[in-house]
Amino acid sequence: QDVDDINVKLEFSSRTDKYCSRDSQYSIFDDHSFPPLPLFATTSVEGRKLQQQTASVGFLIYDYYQQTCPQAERIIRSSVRSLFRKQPQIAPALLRLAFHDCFVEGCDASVLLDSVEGMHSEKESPPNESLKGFDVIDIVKLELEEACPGVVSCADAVVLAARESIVLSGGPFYPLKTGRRDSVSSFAEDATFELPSPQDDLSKIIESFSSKGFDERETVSLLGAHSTGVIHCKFFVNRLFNFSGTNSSDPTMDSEFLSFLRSKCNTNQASLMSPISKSLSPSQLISTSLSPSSIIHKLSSSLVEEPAIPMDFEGPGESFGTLYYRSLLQGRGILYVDQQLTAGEETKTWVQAYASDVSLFHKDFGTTMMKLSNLGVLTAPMGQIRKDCRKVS
Ligand code: HEM
Repeated sequence: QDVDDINVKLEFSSRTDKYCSRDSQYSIFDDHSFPPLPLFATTSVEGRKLQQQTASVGFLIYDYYQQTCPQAERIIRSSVRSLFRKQPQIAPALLRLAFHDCFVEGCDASVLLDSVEGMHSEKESPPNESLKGFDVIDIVKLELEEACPGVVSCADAVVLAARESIVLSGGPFYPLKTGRRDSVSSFAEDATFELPSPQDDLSKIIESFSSKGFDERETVSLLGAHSTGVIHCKFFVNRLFNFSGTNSSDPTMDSEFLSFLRSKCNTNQASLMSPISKSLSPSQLISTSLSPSSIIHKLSSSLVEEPAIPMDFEGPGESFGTLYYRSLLQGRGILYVDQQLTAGEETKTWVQAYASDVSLFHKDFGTTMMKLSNLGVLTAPMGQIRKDCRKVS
């Protein structure tokens, strides 16, 4: 029987009872009704993944670690929660990290690997330059290894930590299967070419997401992740001062918003073009005997960076509400790519729908995050369980 077939059947048989894992304490979607479930066919992209699918005999299931590490999901949850209490910025960082992992060769923790001779890591590729959260995953993984050595994959840790982050930020809970395994390589070139750019126009965005199996509705809902976290000025400064080489601003921008962004980003323009400081190196974290509190201290200093705009810029507490979509309708998208969602008929319809219906947004976002979290996964006997997420075991 085909593996995808089994996955699909499991998906439907489990939707009525086990929509969340055994020790979960959350409500699922706001009104406890289930969104239509997508078919989680493993992405059938050429090469590695095709081989992966035909060779794989395993598949994802709910509560995969029930026998081998029953406390795994609880450890991830409490670890993310305790770090979040000290550093709320880790939540958006972990969400973005999951997107950047899953979008490139699937959710296989390939983005976490450090470069070694002969393998250039995804994390060093230009679109990942400002990616954060590696050190948070290191901490979570240390705790997992302490409880259940060599059992829980980094790939599962990434998607589960992202889900926790979404809940902590006011977004929806969604059920996640586990049993992902870690890749033995990282794909820097794919990351460079496959991750979308903040300057992409609508047709590129649609093409890019549809190449991973997402339709326009799903794409618009996923971009709703941009209602949390921060965006550094360097990613949109061209829109403020020199849009498309015009020496002027992007004409689609609301003028009051333009002045606001200019006032926040009008520092030394050259400095906005320099790379953003990186997060902690593995040697600073893993191989030291830092106490958890000093790790947190270091995390905080690694997160202090260049001028940036909070995405809930009208004030804290609006994450995962309707503000992001309402702003787009007012010409107040921060990134060009965000604003482009209002440039197409269908995408604009979804922007309007989410702008006025937070439950619909939460349902669609949760459902699409489930789909994202199942992209191109490696299951046994493919891949491995890394002990240190930064290194192949
Ligand atoms: C067209 C697609 C996308 C593009 C071009 C894009 C680009 C960006 C850029 C340039 C930033 C600012 C990074 C910084 O200032 O350091 C950002 C932040 C962020 N992105 Fe996206 N993104 C896209 C889609 C997504 C998706 C699908 C998700 C999640 C499902 C996501 C989650 C986030 C989050 C949470 C942040 C804030 C990170 C933080 O505060 O640490 N993005 N994105």
